[in-house]
Amino acid sequence: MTLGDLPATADVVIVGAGSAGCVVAERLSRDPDRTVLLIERGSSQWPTEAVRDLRGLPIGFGSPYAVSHEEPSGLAVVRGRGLGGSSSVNGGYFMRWHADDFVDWPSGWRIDEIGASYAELDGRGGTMSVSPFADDELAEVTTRFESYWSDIVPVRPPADAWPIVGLNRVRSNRDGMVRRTAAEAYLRGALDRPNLTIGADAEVDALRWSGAEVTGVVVGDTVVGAGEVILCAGAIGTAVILLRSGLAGGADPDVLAVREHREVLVHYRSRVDGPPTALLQSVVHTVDDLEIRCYSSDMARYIEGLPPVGPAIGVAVMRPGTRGTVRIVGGAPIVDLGVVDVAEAARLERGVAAVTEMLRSAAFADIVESGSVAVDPVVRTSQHAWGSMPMGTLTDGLGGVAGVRGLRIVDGSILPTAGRSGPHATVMMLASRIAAVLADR
Ligand SMILES: Cc1cc2nc3c(=O)[nH]c(=O)nc-3n(C[C@H](O)[C@H](O)[C@H](O)COP(=O)(O)OP(=O)(O)OC[C@H]3O[C@@H](n4cnc5c(N)ncnc54)[C@H](O)[C@@H]3O)c2cc1C
Repeated sequence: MTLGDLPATADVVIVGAGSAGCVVAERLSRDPDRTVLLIERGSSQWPTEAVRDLRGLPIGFGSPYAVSHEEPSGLAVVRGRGLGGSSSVNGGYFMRWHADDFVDWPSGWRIDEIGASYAELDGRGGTMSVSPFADDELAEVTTRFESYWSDIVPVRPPADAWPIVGLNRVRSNRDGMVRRTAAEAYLRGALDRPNLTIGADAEVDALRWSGAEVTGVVVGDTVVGAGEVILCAGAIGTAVILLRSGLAGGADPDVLAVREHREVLVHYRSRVDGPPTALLQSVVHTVDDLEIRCYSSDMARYIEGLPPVGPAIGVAVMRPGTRGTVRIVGGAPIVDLGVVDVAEAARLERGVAAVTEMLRSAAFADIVESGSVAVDPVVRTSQHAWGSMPMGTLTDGLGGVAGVRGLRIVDGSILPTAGRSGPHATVMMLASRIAAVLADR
């Protein structure tokens, strides 16, 4: 591997060293006869163990590991940057989607194959070192949360990999309390491959194309030629590159849709102050597609610069998810993750009522200050943004872009449906499966 000057050409140019890009770069560079260039806008510095500590999310103002877009509402939409991308900064919740979340995926995505690809990541000895949080690692509020819900809904045995409608102990990608990133799991072991080059601190502005064929990428004043370009820049980064290149492909060439899981927080003041632990260790998935998230403490404990507002339980609508937009105005991306519709708002309200009842119940009386439970009026984001180039419509079942040769998208952009768990495990599963097919071609 060399860091630094970009080569003039590569057989495959991969844009983005995030959750998906690291998987694709490793798999395609196993063949020594294929030259692979992985371009990343973030730094070549590997995130240290302190950065990857699960007891913090390194996304505060000015973080070198994150990029923030401001929604018109004023809310921040954050994405990871650097080696590992969002896998270096996320909550470390690594849950499969429910098996029936895949029923509307394009043909070629059979559930047994999906399960096998997940298992390579989260199974025993899997690449992402996934394990459920143990009982003695739980925050006090999480222990109460699990005890409360286990009387009401079914409970998934923590070792089971597939989530259920009911109580789900979170499975996390980690080595102890250190986040295991896609870069650690996939890139580190491939660094000495002479056919893999990592060009960090390099931002792809646009694609070079002529006729209906993409022939390379434009990075500042430099053009790098490519046999194939694989965009792994994330649902927003990839959308920005396509829009800037005039290759968005939807009904309106200036806009791409993007999906999100909106969330409402129910705050309370805590009577207990336990040792810091991972942000999210247990969730309930409801029959009406909500995810109730038991956050371990105030977000301000996890994100530098955030004003303390007290701990909270989150309620997020997981399906169908909002529909927002990414567009370019004056050369800069404008991201709006969309608003919940009337039906989603009604479901959120039911979830919030259930959480309020829980926090005011006798089971929580000795850890929640009386009279302190309050619903945050702002509908927030889960930082999940996905689905800007969905498979089955704007891309095919392997991320190929309809009507364009030499271009493929393999990242959260191509998730074609909403899942009832967070997207991280599924983005990596998808990258692993597509890369395996491409490698054998
Ligand atoms: C703060 C936060 C917390 C989250 N928590 C969770 C969680 O706990 N569980 C969960 O399931 N999901 C979580 N997510 C979502 C999950 O991390 C993402 O869905 C997933 O990592 C997306 O992977 P990706 O490969 O599509 O994109 P990313 O991992 O974001 O990778 C994209 C990469 O492309 C690079 N890039 C972008 N544009 C360019 C360009 N023009 N040129 C060069 N490089 C470029 C970026 O710097 C980045 O490294 C979280 C996300 C965030 C931001």
